[in-house]
Parts: sequence; C-alpha cells; structure tokens
Amino acid sequence: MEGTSIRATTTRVCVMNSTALKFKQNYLSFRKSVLLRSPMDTKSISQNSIRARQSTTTMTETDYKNELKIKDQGIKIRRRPPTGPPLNYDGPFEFRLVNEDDNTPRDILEEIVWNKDKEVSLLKEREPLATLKKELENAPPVRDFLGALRKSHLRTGFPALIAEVKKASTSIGVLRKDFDPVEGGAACLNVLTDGSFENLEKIRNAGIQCPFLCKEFIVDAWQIYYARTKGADAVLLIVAVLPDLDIQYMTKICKTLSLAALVEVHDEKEMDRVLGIEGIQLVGINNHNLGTFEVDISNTRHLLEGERGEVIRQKDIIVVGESGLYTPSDIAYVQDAGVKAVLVGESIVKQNDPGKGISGLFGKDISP
Ligand SMILES: O=C(O)c1ccccc1NCC(=O)[C@H](O)[C@H](O)COP(=O)(O)O
Repeated sequence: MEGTSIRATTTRVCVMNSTALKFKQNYLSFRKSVLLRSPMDTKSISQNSIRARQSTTTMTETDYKNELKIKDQGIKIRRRPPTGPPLNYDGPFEFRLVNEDDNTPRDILEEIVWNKDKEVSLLKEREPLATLKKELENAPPVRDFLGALRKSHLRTGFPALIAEVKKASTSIGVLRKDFDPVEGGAACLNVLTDGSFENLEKIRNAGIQCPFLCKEFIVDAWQIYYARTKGADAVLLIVAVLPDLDIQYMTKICKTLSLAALVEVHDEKEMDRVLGIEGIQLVGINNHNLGTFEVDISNTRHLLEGERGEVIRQKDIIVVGESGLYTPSDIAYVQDAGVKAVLVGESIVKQNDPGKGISGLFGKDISP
C-alpha cells in the first residue's frame, strides 16, 4: 500500500513538472492558434485580441492551466466545450475561438455534464445554499446505506443488491401495490433523478424502508445538499467527471451530512486516483465503457486484480459491481472478483414480476 501511494505520488509529481515546463510553450502556441487561425492583417489581429479580452467567453490562462491539471489526472469528461463560456455563465455564447469540432460532446456523459452545469446554476439561483442548509432541518431522516449493504451481504452470502429505479412509472415496481423491492431482497435502491427529485420523494413517501442512492450527475457540491433535503441517503460521485480535489471535498460534505458516497470508476486510471484519496468507503466499478457504451463485466474483475485488490481489502472498501449483470453466473463471477454489492437495472426491470427477477438473478430466493 505504501509502495503504491509513493509510486502514484512520484508519477504525478513528474507529470506536473513536465507540464509546468511545457506550459509556457503550450500556452503561447494556444494563443497563437487563437489569434492566427486565418491570415489577417495586424489591425484585425489586434481588434480580435481586444474582442477576445473583452469577451467573458475567452479561455483565460487560469482556465487553460486548470484544463491541463485535469488532463493530468486522466479525466476523460470535459466539463464544458473547450471554446465554450466559463462555468456557470448563462449569457449568449458568442465567440468560438479554436477547434470548433471539439464543441461537440464526445460521449453521452460529456453531453449530460455540459447540460448539468447550466441546470445547476439555474437551480442555485432559485434556492441558494443558505436556504438549502435551513431546509436540511426538515429533511427525512438519513438511513444507513453502507450498513444496509453489509447487513444484506452477511444475511444472504451474496453481494447486496442495489436495485435501479429509472422512472416511477416504469420502475421495478416500488409504486406497484403488489411489490416492495425490500421484500424481494433488495438492500438499497438506486433512484435515477437527473434533475427531478419527484421519483425519489414519491418512493420515499410510499413508505419504502431501504436507503436510497440518488443517481444524479454531480458537478457541484450544492447538489449534494439538495439531494439530502429531498431524502437521499447516498449520492454518486463519478470519477470520470470530477477532479481529485472535488472528490475529496465532496466526500467530506457527505460525511458531515451522514450521506454515503458511491465513488464510481470505469477504468484503472480512475481506480488508482480513488485509491490515492483518503476516506473513501464505497467504490462502484461501472462495466460500461464510456466511449463505446459497450458493457463488459470482466472490467470488474480486471480492476480488482493484483495490487489494487490488495489495497481495497486493506482499506476495507466495499466494492459495487455495476451494469451488465443478468444471471447467477454473472453474480458469481463478480463476487469471486471481490465485490460485496451489485447495482442492477435492466435484468430486474425487464421482468413482469420483479420479485422473480431478483431470485432469477441470484438463482435463489433472497427475500428476508
Ligand atoms: O456509466 C456511466 O457513468 C453512465 C453515464 C451515463 C448514463 C449511464 C451510465 N451508466 C449506466 C448505468 O449506470 C446503468 O444504468 C446501471 O449501472 C445499471 O446497469 P444495468 O443493470 O446494465 O441496467
């Protein structure tokens, strides 16, 4: 474990040093590409540079440095179009200065995140943090998400089930009178909110007892407070989207609110980042490839092999296998790899009888 962190730190330091050396050169060539993209006379160049300086949409030197730092961490998801407006800027997007092709999101997650920034800035205007903090007093009591996973794993001997609920109307049945997922053996629910917490509130008001993970694309700490006021017991932090410092900061906020944080990774680089951050108790391995959106459950096994698996055991981190789990042999495969919980959507949702869906998935009735 010591060795890992020393190596990780050394690598990061080397990368930062070389970045620092290259920064001036990169920044100059970046400025040059901004100003000299097409042949212009000196007058239009200077007019352009004045306009660029006046524009709030111009990428500043600090922005550029931050982009470079984030790239060093291997974050695939860009938080906004490279030539787009500054974060939380709501005015017209008037200037496109470089590489216009890059203004198209590269994958679904990037598209979600670009829209999310705007959505959150509007929500924050309606309900500033100070107001939310007051509302926390009236929030439904928080339930122990990690405790529920541990208890279920001990009781069944299988990975604890976090059942995904996409929409109240087509959910695994939480709003159907004849089915309660807890009775079917689910330890927790994963409620897809994506901006609207109506589902989560409805399910909570329907009296479902197990803890809820709020599946929201978190880009701002404000969303964590908001999720808690709506009754979330856990939130998702997607490592592909968030720099290390945000993960550290957000996990601390979660602790102060007694929320669990499911920190989600997709690949080795993201897993290594997470293992270098103190205080993380719950890690999800998503088997979706963000680029191709293909699902491969061997991703879970691969990320838990060797030294990484050893560090996870030493730190007593609970690992959740996410996506693409359909059969008892899939469950056995990820359990052998070291997961103590699974997050499952489609294979249960698709069943007419979700209770049978759960026992079909585990090859056994796991209801309490
Ligand atoms: O992997 C992501 O980060 C992601 C980004 C945007 C949309 C969906 C994303 N992942 C898919 C899921 O999280 C699945 O819905 C969940 O793991 C359940 O999977 P399944 O059992 O295969 O329905």
